[in-house]
Amino acid sequence: MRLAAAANESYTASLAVSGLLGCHQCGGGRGQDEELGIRIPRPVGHGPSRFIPEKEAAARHQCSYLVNLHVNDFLHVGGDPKWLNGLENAPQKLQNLGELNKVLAHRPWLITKEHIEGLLKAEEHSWSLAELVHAVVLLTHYHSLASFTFGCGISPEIHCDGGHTFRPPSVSNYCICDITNGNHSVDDLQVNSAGNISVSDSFFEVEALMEKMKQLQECRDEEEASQEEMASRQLRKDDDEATPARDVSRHFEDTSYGYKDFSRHGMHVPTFRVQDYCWEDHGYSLVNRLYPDVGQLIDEKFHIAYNLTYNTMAMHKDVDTSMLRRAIWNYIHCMFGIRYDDYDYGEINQLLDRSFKVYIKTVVCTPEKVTKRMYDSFWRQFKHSEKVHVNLLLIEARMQAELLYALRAITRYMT
Ligand SMILES: CC(C)C[C@H](N)C(=O)O
Repeated sequence: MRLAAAANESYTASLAVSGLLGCHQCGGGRGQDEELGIRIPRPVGHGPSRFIPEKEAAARHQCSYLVNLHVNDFLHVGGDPKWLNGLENAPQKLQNLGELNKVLAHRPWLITKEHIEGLLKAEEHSWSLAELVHAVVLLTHYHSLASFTFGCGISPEIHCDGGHTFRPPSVSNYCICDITNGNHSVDDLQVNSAGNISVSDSFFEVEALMEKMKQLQECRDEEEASQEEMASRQLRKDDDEATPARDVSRHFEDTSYGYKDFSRHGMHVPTFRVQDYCWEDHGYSLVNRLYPDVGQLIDEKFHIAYNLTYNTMAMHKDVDTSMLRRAIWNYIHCMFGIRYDDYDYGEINQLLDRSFKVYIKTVVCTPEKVTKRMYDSFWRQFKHSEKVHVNLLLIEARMQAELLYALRAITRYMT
């Protein structure tokens, strides 16, 4: 792919340059630059991710590159640099999108057909329906991209804001790039070896999770075998329908994360029932009608992310992980107030532990607050590639949630 290739080139180039400068890892440490009186910028971190060791992170260039590409392309095609100074410098028509963008990014459940009407009926600054759908797709795409960037700790390129430092590169017996990168000095390693318990703890975490999945599967098999049980499930489902809001909030009560945010604003926001409006039956066709082919592409993207599996769980192979992946997807939709009547939400609490929920919630709702500690604390035995896989699920579920609210509001406006 063009983007990936270009990203690799620029990344290789920056490594080549840093290789000339000293520290074989970050390029710092020689001092000749100071002797010449030139301040040479050094990368703040090493490799494309602050969370993932460089040797494991090749696929992540694309993301930080895309952000640069977006600004650079804008300027290349003759875009007015003033627009980049703030929305108030952009044309009124674009400024009008600001409110929708804000609500979409932070509280999409508050989007109403009035938001849509305001954009479509703004006299000479009006958006057409097709333009608006196009804009919504772009906005939601970039919100999700931000989640991925922060969720994987993608570092800015050396020539971008925050991507370099002029600080002296060496601190005691290791380079500054090691500190930001999570590589450890001898002292740190001693601390770690004293903390062996945590390694075995994390081993048992995987075993416990596998055991829970097995139990849930067994329960499910039994349920499916019993007609009587099927009938009582239907009864339970009916009960759930009677009190949807309370049921959803139940899964977020232990911390300040999650559903509390959804209901905090003192107004009653009804649960979004997928049975009434879903991507497959409604959103997809609306997008396709107004923005031909793109509905299809987004649909494929959702399917790929949702169904992707390597059938692994940390060191275990040949595992059916569909239950776990579904729990992750539904947990995210749950945070946005989106509910599936045919799903037993108890599974979420059984399969996702607190540190994992904290990470998911932060990546999806406030991605800028994700820390390396959060990234490291969940699923400690899992591979980095599996955590990146989690991020793919998170960002697609987030994008679909935002799209569902925006498209439903458009549908309501149209009917
Ligand atoms: C997100 C993880 C549960 C993914 C798992 N390693 C799989 O391939 O299915």
